[in-house]
Amino acid sequence: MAAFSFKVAPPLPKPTPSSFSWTLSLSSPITPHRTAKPHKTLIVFSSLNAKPTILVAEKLGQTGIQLLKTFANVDCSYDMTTEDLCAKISLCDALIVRSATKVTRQVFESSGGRLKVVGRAGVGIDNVDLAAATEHGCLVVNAPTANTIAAAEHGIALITAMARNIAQADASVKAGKWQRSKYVGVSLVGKTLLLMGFGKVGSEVARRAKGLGMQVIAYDPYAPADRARAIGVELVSFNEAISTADFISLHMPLTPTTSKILNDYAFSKMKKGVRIINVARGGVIDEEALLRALNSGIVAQAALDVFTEEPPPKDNMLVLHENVTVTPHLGASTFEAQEGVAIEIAEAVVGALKGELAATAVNAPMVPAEVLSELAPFILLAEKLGRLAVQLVAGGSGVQSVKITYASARGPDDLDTRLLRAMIIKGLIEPISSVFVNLVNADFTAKQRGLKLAEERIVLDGSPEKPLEFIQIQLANVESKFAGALSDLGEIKVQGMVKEGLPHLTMVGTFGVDVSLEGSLILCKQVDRPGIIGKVGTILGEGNVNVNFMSVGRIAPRKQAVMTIGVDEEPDIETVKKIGEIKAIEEFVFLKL
Ligand SMILES: NC(=O)C1=CN([C@@H]2O[C@H](COP(=O)(O)OP(=O)(O)OC[C@H]3O[C@@H](n4cnc5c(N)ncnc54)[C@H](O)[C@@H]3O)[C@@H](O)[C@H]2O)C=CC1
Ligand SMILES: O=C(O)C(=O)COP(=O)(O)O
Repeated sequence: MAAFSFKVAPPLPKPTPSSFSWTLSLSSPITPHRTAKPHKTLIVFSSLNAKPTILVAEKLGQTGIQLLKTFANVDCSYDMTTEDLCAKISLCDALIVRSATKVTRQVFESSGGRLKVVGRAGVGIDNVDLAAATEHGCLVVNAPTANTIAAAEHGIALITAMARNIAQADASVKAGKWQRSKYVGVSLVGKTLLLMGFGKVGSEVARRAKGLGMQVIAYDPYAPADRARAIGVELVSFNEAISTADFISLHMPLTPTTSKILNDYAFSKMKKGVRIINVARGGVIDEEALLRALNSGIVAQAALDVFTEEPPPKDNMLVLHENVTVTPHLGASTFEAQEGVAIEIAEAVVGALKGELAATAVNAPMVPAEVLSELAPFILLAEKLGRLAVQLVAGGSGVQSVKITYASARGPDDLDTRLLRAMIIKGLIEPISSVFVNLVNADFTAKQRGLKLAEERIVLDGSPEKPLEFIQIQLANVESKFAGALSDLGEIKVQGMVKEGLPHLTMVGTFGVDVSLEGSLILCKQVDRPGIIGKVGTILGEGNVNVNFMSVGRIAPRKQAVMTIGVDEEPDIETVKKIGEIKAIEEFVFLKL
């Protein structure tokens, strides 16, 4: 028996426009067709019905492996060639690597769309092609905290070992020599240590170096001054930094800006006899320039844990240099750090595979759990409205221009719309393409498809308790298969809000409606007169279509009205034909949500 509920929607609150706007502009149009795909949620890979498979490509702590095994099939295959990795990857939902595995575009392409998460068991993600990951909708997460202390301790170990020639002296004694005057070192106390990069590792090195009596300065244009002050570190400009330091220790990520930041120019500005420590990435130093600086005496000594090419070639002149101390990328290699990193990355990868938003996402917005739980019903509303709007577009007219309006009693800075925007894009694109859209690739996919998106915030009077009052989507320059969905300006317009935790459609075109966005929807435009609702209900009942909700929005009694009917089943052709034959009905459309 079908359940009916009749409602004429209440008037909407009066909005005040605000200035917030976000625009993404591009060109080529998308053309709608009608292949509905199963509904998937946000980053969600819980569309994985079977147990997922996680490929662990480099050695990971046992506790992390055990954690992964509770959720997935785990394939630990170390020392694979690129070819081996590409061959295996199409059978894997997630991949976990450390710094040695290059996760290139070829890897994502070889995955055939199955790879959903790459976990970097450590900090630096310069070995993962982030652009390719994003384009393939693959989330990249890292483990940014568990190896900080290990890296900082290794930095201090290298500083002290270098200053006292520990490695060279050790080799000498083992070779049967006793060269006490050759290995006279330098003291650390009172010397100036420059940290290039004052993030997690840099700060921990600072604390320890101060304990050794060093003066610590840092060059990091993005570091907060209060943190530096709290540790007693002076933040200085690049030129001042490199010209005053006795020791320079690198702790910045490898990016296009930091690549070869220590080059011939930088070495030429340094104090003669400076000492260099690199526990960050080989690429932040121009290695040939360092060799020249060592040979000319500008640099007295260097201690390197990382290299541009790892492992470095056997004839690498830096490695063989008498004044250079080297370790094979051991910064993160303590038992404690590796156990910690393994747990951190296992939790992040499992969480991501379950569809949770990862706190350590590298190529997607990080959304705090409390924000996410508050936005959850609106996320669903956003997707449903997108799905609805795009299905109202007449075939062939192509969506190019989308305006999204968020109405809220909260201030413009108090609402993170990235998730909502991603879900609207998902709703707009998935019903008309074979692309899987998630938070990672939503903006990219919209851009690719030439979707021009404009976001606007309107601030309403009222309680800021709810994050949002309503979301409205307008599609401009399109024809609609349902003229009743057009606004006065000729745009397809739909609007919705969350009621009792559930997404509701509250406006179609200029008609106020009120129907829960569940199952599927029939929209009918008719002349308001007695008996129509009953007739449509009876026809649907005869066609074995269960009605879960019905609402009518009208301009005025006996004038034009839009009836929205929530249905559990898709009506067959005969039922649809019968509805069309009702005289007062001007047009109607069936929409799958
Ligand atoms: N050798 C090893 O085994 C390990 C190496 N690392 C490497 O150490 C580096 C730092 O790691 P964390 O401190 O955890 O990262 P982090 O993100 O906490 O700190 C990096 C700092 O570099 C700064 N920075 C970025 N661009 C800069 C620029 N152009 N000039 C100056 N500073 C800049 C940032 O503002 C930030 O404060 C990373 O490259 C990481 O891969 C980390 C752990 C182990
Ligand atoms: O975490 C980092 O950035 C590191 O460099 C550690 O590298 P690893 O995991 O030891 O290969």
